[in-house]
Order: sequence, then structure tokens, then C-alpha cells
Amino acid sequence: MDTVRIIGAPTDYGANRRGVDMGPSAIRYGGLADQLAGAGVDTVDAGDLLVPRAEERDPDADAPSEGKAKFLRETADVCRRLGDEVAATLDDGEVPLALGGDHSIAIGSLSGSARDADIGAVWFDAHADLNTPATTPSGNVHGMPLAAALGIDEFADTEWANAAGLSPENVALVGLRSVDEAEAELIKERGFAAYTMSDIDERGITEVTEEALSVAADGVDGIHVSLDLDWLDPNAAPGVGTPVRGGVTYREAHSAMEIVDETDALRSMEIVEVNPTLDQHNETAELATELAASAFGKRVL
Ligand SMILES: NC(=[NH2+])NCCC[C@H](N)C(=O)O
Ligand SMILES: [Mn+2]
Ligand SMILES: [Mn+2]
Repeated sequence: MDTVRIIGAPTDYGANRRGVDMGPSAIRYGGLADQLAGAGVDTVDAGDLLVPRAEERDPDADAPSEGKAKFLRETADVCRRLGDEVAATLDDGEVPLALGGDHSIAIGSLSGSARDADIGAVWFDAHADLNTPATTPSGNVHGMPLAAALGIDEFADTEWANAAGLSPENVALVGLRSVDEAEAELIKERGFAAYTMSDIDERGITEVTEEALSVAADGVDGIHVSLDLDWLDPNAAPGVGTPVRGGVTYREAHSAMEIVDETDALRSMEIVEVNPTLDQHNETAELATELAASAFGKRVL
């Protein structure tokens, strides 16, 4: 039986909305450990990582090498520690489940998961999160973690961010519906496996998810699943900072997570962008716990 190690990463430095730092607490309170017990997995809770206070400085006045990326130093600090914790969890034979926090934490989980292994990644998200400090429309690092982990452009030199064993051929994005122009170019240029909501409309969630997982799992030791709650339609997941209409339904999300479990290649996972200050009665956090349970094998019968 797998043991899942829960690692809280309560940071909001990568997002444009405060409150997402309370995500780990809301997800735990939403019943994560019980849900995972229902999936037949043991859990240990490593608690929350320490998140540094922001330096007293203007976020736009970063060192030139940081370009327009707000709080990149603080984000690096959190992600270095998350990377170490994820790598240590894997060394101990457990499965890391990181709780955000905003999506910038993926830089840490990917670099930790890909430290001593070749991995693939499936990105369940409305967004591509492939901006760089040069292309970002917002300066928010939660719009950049996939580019950072892959060492794209300015991120080529940020050694703390790069996920050694992750190559672009093993990355698949699922559920896209809000992609910036530069991100769209990058997806085409580098040939990322990218599935929009239209692909899901046409082909169905099962076929799309199976294909995405086979791309990610091809020839690697295991896969990282990154679950941004804004992947779901805001009707199902209102408690997120950057909601986009037209997302996957509650049922589609569960089907996709069940396919993750059936693929039997899950190495590490994160759940991000749950913002309890924008939620209704903690329903988005509770949904996150249910989806985690499906990904780790919970079934009706
Ligand atoms: N993880 C997220 N919610 N990312 C939202 C990113 C939004 C937009 N593409 C940006 O770069 O600012
Ligand atoms: Mn998103
Ligand atoms: Mn995201």
C-alpha cells in the first residue's frame, strides 16, 4: 500500500489574489486524510513549509535578471525547500502530495520529483502557465511554473527552478481555455501536447486524458500530476483566484483522476490555487480532497 506524504506549501507570492496561502489549511479541514483513507492509502502529514515574509521592497524593482516576475526571490525560497522535501519523500518510498498555495509551488515539486529520475507531467489547468518574465502579462509567477521547470528562455539560468529529469516531450496540458499569445506560440513552436476544452468537447474526457497520460508516461520513471482547481468550471470550483468559464465538470474531473490512478504511474502530485476567501462553504477545498482520492484509487464499488 502506498503511503502519501502531505506537504503544505502555503504561499501566495505567485498569485495576484491574497488568500490562496490558506489553501493547505482549507484542504486539510475539508477532509483530505479521511478521503485518502477511503482510497485505501495511508497518509502522513509533514505539516506546512515555512514561507518567508516578503522583503521590504517594490516587487517591480527586482534585479534585472528577474525581469518582471514578482516575488521571485521568495518563490525560489519556498520552492527550494519544497523540492528538497519532495525528493526526500520519494527517497523514503512515499508519494509526495503538495498542497498550495498558488501554482508557483509546482516549480518546487517538479524539480524535487525530477531530481533523480526521468518524469513526465500532466498539467490539468485552464491556463498553460508557460509565461516567462519577458512574456508575462501580469508579473505573477503562478503563470510561469511550467516554463520555469523546463528552463525556457530566461529560466535557463535559474538552476533552483529547473526540473532535471523532465523533458518537454513528456509534458501534456489538459483543459486549456485561457492561453496568452506568447504561450500559444511556445506551445506550437515546441510541439507540447496540449488539449483545449474544445478537444475535450470533441473527443471526450476519457480519450483526451488517456492520451495525455500516455504522452507523459512514455519512457519515464513516473509522472507528476499538477491539479489547478481552476481547471474545473467555476460552477464546480468557485474558490479560485483566476476563474475561467467553460471548464470541466465535476464528473469529468473525477473521470480524469480515475484514469490517473488506472495508469499506475503516479509519482508525485500537487493541488493548487484553492482560495478559501473566495470559496463558498469550503466546497472547492472539499472537491480537491475528493479528486485526490480518485487519483489515489478511491472507487464507488
Ligand atoms: N496558475 C494560474 N492560475 N495561472 C494563471 C495565469 C494567468 C495568466 N496567464 C498570467 O500569466 O498571468
Ligand atoms: Mn489555472
Ligand atoms: Mn495554473
